[in-house]
Amino acid sequence: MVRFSQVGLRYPDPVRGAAAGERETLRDLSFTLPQGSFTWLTGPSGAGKTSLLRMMQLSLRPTRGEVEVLGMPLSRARRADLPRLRRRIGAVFQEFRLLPYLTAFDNVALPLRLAGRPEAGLRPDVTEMLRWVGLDGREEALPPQLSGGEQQRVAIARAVVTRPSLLLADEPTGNLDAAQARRLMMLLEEMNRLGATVVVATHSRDLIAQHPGHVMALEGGRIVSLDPWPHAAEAGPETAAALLAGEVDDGSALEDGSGDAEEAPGPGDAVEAGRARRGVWPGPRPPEADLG
Ligand SMILES: Nc1ncnc2c1ncn2[C@@H]1O[C@H](COP(=O)(O)OP(=O)(O)OP(=O)(O)O)[C@@H](O)[C@H]1O
Repeated sequence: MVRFSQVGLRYPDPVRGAAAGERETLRDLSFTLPQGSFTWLTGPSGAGKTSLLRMMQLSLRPTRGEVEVLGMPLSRARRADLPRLRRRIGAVFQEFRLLPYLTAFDNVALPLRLAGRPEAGLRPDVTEMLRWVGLDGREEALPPQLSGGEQQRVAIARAVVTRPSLLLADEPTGNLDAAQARRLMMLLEEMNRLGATVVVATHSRDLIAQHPGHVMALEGGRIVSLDPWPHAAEAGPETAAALLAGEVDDGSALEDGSGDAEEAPGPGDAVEAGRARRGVWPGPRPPEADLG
């Protein structure tokens, strides 16, 4: 779940610092995205889409108001809480931030290694994920040896391989051809059906028309329209099943201090097993090790 209450964001002036009187980039943002929801974020260039995604990713703090991500109000988060919270967020931004001296395989494996996944267990997941984004055979390539679209697909694989609870994507189809874009959308929708909250920023009306979802439109840093949300349990039987299985985070896990409770295997695994039988990538299994 992502909740913004009266949020404003003002970038510091590079010369004068956080000068009073500077215009806010984001203003008066108040909304709730239920866990398991899919939201298109749209609006003209400069409207603030990337800035909003960066706040959801916890890389930008609001100047005012409250941001709550995956059950954690940031005003109450301790510094030590943030790395664990960030590990539950997958993000693909327009600059891919791949490590140029690591192979495609190692870039995708990195978040699993950081989370303490044993080496023996991660290879099949990373290989499968690279196959899913059409990069089988390119595992050993370094980012500078890959095209822009291939690098974007490595970044997508890296964002998704941990099966994050919150998945953020900024123009994720920008460098992809039509077939790859369709495959990526299948992947995002699949992650969403498995319980992730997904937010995708795009200028593409075609993309939104082909994959109807809830739309948040920004203009000049304000929300100019936001579709109302159905209750999470009405979002679909599989989302509801995942909710009941505790696979989907309702925010309580972090609040009561049992931060990794949602990682425990449960009846939701049956949903995933069904997907695996149908050839749908179900994501790696939850890590055995505690992420904290
Ligand atoms: N680091 C920064 N420092 C100062 N201003 C910034 C910074 N990043 C973005 N801005 C400003 O914030 C505003 C919103 O930018 P943002 O990138 O969030 O918009 P956007 O809707 O994602 O645009 P686009 O569709 O072109 O990617 C712009 O006016 C931009 O100049």
